Formats: sequence, structure tokens, C-alpha cells
Amino acid sequence: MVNNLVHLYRQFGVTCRSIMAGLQEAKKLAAYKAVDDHVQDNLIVGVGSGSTAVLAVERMMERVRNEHLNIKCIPTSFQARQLIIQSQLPLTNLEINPEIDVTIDGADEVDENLTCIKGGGACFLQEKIVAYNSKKLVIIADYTKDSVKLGQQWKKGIPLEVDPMAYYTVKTKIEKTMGGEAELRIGKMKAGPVITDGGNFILDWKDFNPESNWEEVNMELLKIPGLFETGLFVDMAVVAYFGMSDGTVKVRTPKNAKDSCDC
Ligand SMILES: O=C(CO)[C@H](O)[C@H](O)COP(=O)(O)O
Repeated sequence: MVNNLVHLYRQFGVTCRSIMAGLQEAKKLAAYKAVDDHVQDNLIVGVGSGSTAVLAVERMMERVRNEHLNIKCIPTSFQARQLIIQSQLPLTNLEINPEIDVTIDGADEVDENLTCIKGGGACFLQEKIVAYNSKKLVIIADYTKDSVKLGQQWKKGIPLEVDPMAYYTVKTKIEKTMGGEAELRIGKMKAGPVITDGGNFILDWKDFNPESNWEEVNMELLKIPGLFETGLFVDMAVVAYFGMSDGTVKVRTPKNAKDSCDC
């Protein structure tokens, strides 16, 4: 009996490790292809945050070394800034380069119109600023982020960055008027709430209506005093690259796109 349990436990460990390795490979496929397709000489590049963005930086670094590409990078977080510095890529900022050619960033979920939930890593305020000032936002992710509707696979909610003073009033307002539950994000290796790069708290809004008009929801949320930004990226991404489990990369543009995109 005990032997059987130990065997099952080991098997479970092996299965989990192989799924994680598969996801990592899928992220790498998406990141590498997006960088190869969109990063060219003399571009200002927005560098996203999260584990998939790390792989995009890895590829940029390779190409800068091998092809002597001349690019300048704008970070979307403290993590991205560190990555750029450690990779010895040229670092710039929005004062020096307010117009970004392309930003390559991860996402937590992407729907059929390329509306994204971002902020699993709590960096979405700077990510949205950089994306907004970019000519092109390119999303990179593994196949588990590829959805028709938001909330289909990502169950951790829509992140909302709030002033610490207002977290409770914002939470109550959302739950009363829009439904669902807005939970204060608590640190894993820190007692108390997660503090963002901007010194704020995060609410994760769960059990939202998946049929929502996300543009309206985003506007409604932003009207609440103390709510600085949402992790909803509506009409921002022009193309998404998903690494698939079979080793291919699925490239998607928004289903509702009015114009064809040169991506
Ligand atoms: O929005 C983000 C951080 O704020 C990340 O891009 C998002 O959480 C995806 O991360 P990962 O590539 O690790 O899955």
C-alpha cells in the first residue's frame, strides 16, 4: 500500500515536470518567433515582464550579438529593467524615446479579439504605459493562454492596481455594482499585501461575467477613485504568438480587426 502511494506520488511528480517542461518550450517557441519577426535594426523595443518575456530577451540578446542589431530597450517593470541590464542590451526610457516601435510582452489570457488579461506578475501599470506608446504590441504566450473568451482558462481574476488607502472602498464598489469578488493579492514570501513597482496594492477581480463588453468594463472600473489601472488590455495587441504543444507556433490577429494589419 505504502509502496503504491510512493509510486503514484513519483509518477505525479514526473508528469508535472514534463508538463512544465512542455510549457517552457512552448513559451520559448512563441518568444523566439515573435522576436525574429518583429525586432529589426534601429528599433526602440518595449520589453515585457514575466517568464515568457525573459525568453524574448534571451533571443534579442542572441540576435544583437550575432547580427550586430542596434536596438534600444524600454522596460515595463523593475524585472524587465534588470533583465535588460543583465543582458547588456542598451537601456533607454520614455523621456528619451517616447515613441516605441514594438513592444513584446506576455499575457495571462488572450481572447478571440486579442483582449488580454495581464498582471499575473503585478507589472501591468507600466506594461500598459509602454504598450500605449508603442506602434505595435505583440503578445507571446504558451497555448494555455489562448482562449475564445476571458475567464475560460485564467481563473485568478482581472488584476486592478489600487491606492492602498482605497483598496477596501474600491473592492466594495466593484462587488456591489459589478458583481464577483475583488480579492486583495497577498504576498507569498512576504506577510501582507503584494506591493507593485508603483507602491500600490492589487485587487484580483474574480467571477466576472465572461460575456462582458471589455471596453465598457474597463472604462467603468477606471471611474472609481483610487483605482489607477486595470489588467484589461483592450484593442492594444495587434498580433499574438502562441507556442503549441506540438512544437508549432500559432499566430493570431484580432477577430474583430477593422483594418488588416501589417504584422
Ligand atoms: O502581465 C504580466 C506581468 O504583469 C505577464 O506578462 C503575464 O503575467 C504573463 O506572465 P508569464 O509569461 O510568466 O506567463
